[in-house]
Amino acid sequence: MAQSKEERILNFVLQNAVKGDPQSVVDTIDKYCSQKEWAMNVGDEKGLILDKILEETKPSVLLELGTYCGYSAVRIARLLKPSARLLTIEFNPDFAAVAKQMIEFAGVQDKVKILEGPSETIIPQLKKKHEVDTLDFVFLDHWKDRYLPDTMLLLEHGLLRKGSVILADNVICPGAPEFIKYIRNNNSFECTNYPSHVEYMKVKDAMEKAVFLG
Ligand SMILES: O=C(NCCCOCn1ccc2cnccc21)c1cc(-c2ccc(F)cc2)cc(O)c1O
Ligand SMILES: [Mg+2]
Repeated sequence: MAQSKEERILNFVLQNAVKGDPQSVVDTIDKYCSQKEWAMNVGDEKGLILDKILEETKPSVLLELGTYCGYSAVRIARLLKPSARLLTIEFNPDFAAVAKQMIEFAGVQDKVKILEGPSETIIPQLKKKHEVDTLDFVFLDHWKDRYLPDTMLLLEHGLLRKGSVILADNVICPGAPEFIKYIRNNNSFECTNYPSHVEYMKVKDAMEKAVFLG
């Protein structure tokens, strides 16, 4: 069978990055995707914004929607304290399989758990099945038209607490207009926009941070 782009990215990492070194895995994916094949990782420019917000927030319990190849899971996990945990949801089984290997190669598997399936099914299970109380940090990077319904789902299931941080990728390109309209007009959220560019491109993009005020 011909290799998928995601398998080519993984193999480039396995052959060129340093096993157990998450920074080298992140750098190697960025090298491949900027020089050989574009892929929808959050990338190095928006990745630095993600890093800064993580360092300010110091979260212990995190949720990511949209694992893809595991780039942001590795990027996030490399900054977490030993006791912190990242749950990441991926609905494409082929992507989940690549991400699992990427996360294990980077050596962050003790901090990261991949949950396979649609977010609308998994979010309601987080408290009882995955022993979550509330989430300190949520990274939205999946279908852009799911950002708003899944934020509502998080609220409905009592998964956010005063100070929970939601960070959304791609609020300009591809865009998440309904999410932005809702979250900026909801007094229970304090929003900040971070202008940037689409990963590995000159096209304008942005990330949006929304802090839940309780
Ligand atoms: O589409 C994107 N991401 C989403 C993937 C599917 O996610 C599906 N998915 C993953 C878990 C999950 C759980 N439940 C339901 C769906 C669920 C995405 C797209 C672009 C992009 C920018 C410019 C272009 F010209 C073309 C594409 C950039 C990005 O950074 C992105 O993140
Ligand atoms: Mg994205």
